[in-house]
Amino acid sequence: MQLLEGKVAAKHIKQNLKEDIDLLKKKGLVPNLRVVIVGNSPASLAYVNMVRKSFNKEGVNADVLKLDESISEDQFISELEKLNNDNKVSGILIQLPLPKQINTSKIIKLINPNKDVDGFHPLNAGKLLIGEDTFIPCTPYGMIKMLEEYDIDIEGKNAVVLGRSNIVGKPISLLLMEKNATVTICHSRTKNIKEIASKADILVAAIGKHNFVDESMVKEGAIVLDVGIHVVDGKLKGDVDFENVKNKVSYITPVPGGVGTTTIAMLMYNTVKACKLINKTN
Ligand SMILES: Nc1nc(=O)c2c([nH]1)NC[C@@H]1CN(c3ccc(C(=O)N[C@@H](CCC(=O)O)C(=O)O)cc3)C=[N+]21
Repeated sequence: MQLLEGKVAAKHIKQNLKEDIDLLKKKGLVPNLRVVIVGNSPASLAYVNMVRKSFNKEGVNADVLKLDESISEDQFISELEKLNNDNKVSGILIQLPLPKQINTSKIIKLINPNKDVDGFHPLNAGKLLIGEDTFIPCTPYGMIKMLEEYDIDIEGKNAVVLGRSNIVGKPISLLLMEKNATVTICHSRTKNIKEIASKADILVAAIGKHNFVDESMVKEGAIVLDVGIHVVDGKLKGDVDFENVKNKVSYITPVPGGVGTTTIAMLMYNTVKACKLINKTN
């Protein structure tokens, strides 16, 4: 078993970005991410601090807009409009989930598509579907970069994706298909999920259930990408029962230290891309 380490891929992604960041700086431009957080979730705040530290090291700005848990949808929209129109803000990330008085799909449609570093706006999601240049959602994009980093061939492989979310399951399925994998998507209503998963050369676990994947669900020598983030007894754990599968797989992403780390690197990539886009420069 070999670990697929997020920091190894992230290092190369950031190295490649350095030239772009320096070039922008010479033009007086600094990529600038604004993360919008509604409420006081400690996990959200911790995540944003991690993003800020990682960005600042590379000379990229990341600021937080903290809004009250009880903010109305109209007020939220007027805050978003300000960010959409602020020339100094290159990228906007609205931390999900939002409180229930705010209609998430309505809000996502109101993000300036050129600042949509998450790639969640329907215009960007549609471009991904038809294979056009766009903001690719950070988590799936990072997973592809991770496979590339470790020279893992995707073409012709059987890939099984557990989960069908707009944020991970659907986009990673499209990206794997684009790389010529044969993709099967499983979800809560799938019959024989074990049987299907255990035929996977590449298995993506993005169901949001701790320890969902055990050795009975993985093929000998499989490549396993674990997207899960769960806090169990104060420790970060994934969707895969790591100890149980580790001797059966060829490669696996650890949690922490796997997919999450590349997610942040791709967020930086998308923020630099947004800065170029909104300033109409290369
Ligand atoms: N609009 C939106 N976009 C997001 O991308 C988004 C979101 N909302 N809401 C919350 C989730 C969560 N998420 C994480 C990304 C990286 C790590 C990460 O880097 N984790 C480290 C753990 C570091 C630690 O705490 O030890 C790791 O896995 O190694 C974690 C969580 C992005 N999210």
